Amino acid sequence: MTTGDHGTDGVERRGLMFVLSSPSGAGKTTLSRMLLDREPGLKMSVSATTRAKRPGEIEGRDYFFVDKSRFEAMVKGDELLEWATVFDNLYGTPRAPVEAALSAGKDVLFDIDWQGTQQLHQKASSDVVRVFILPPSAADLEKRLHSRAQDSDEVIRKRMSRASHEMSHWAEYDYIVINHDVDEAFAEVQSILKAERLKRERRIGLVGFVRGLQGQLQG
Ligand SMILES: Nc1ncnc2c1ncn2[C@@H]1O[C@H](COP(=O)(O)OP(=O)(O)OP(=O)(O)O)[C@@H](O)[C@H]1O
Ligand SMILES: Nc1nc2c(ncn2[C@@H]2O[C@H](COP(=O)(O)O)[C@@H](O)[C@H]2O)c(=O)[nH]1
Repeated sequence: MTTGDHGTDGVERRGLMFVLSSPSGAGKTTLSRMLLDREPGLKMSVSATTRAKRPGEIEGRDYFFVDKSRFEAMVKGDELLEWATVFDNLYGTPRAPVEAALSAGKDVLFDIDWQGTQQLHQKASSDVVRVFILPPSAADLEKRLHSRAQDSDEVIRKRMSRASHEMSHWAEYDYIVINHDVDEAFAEVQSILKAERLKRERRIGLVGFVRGLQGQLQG
């Protein structure tokens, strides 16, 4: 599914799909924005959803807000790489932008739930890096959902009651980050991305690079 780009060392590399999941309110959106600001070469996958727009959300930046019949047409037309029902709404990843970004040598960042992560992993396991974000405590999680001030008390109650179920999938992930302090959590997530970019099996240009070095040593 992926083609290469050149890292700072000039070695061609396959793009990767970097997934953040967590119970609602643990900090995925916050960490995603920090990553996008500081990591050139990383592109956000913007999902389609049938949920209502929150105050401050922007069409095409945060989500593509669609109605149920449009979403179903996208499913039928195989336009989504994965999709799932989350908190009574439909969410899915448009396929074309992800494939275009990977083909252009970018890495792609996903803020999706465990169901979507399973689907991506089934399709392209070696290109998917899965990171699960945990809150430091249930009280902090609830405080964060309230401090975001974008959901009604009823929606927050529903999200809190789903948190334990969401968290039960933590062991399906490659990395676990506990988001106590946002700067520390960001540093950990960024380190994971940097290390994954250096993995030998992703660096398809290494054979040629090493041959070149050997040629220099022999010549
Ligand atoms: N380490 C932290 N300490 C305190 N507040 C935090 C921390 N990380 C994130 N927050 C705040 O918690 C709230 C929820 O964070 P965010 O929206 O990033 O969560 P999320 O996991 O993306 O949630 P959702 O799944 O509902 O989209 C925001 O107001 C954010 O500023
Ligand atoms: N499987 C998918 N899950 C997605 C997608 N986009 C977002 N999500 C997840 O939904 C919940 C709720 O998000 P919110 O913005 O309403 O708070 C959260 O866990 C997201 O990660 C998607 O395309 N596919």
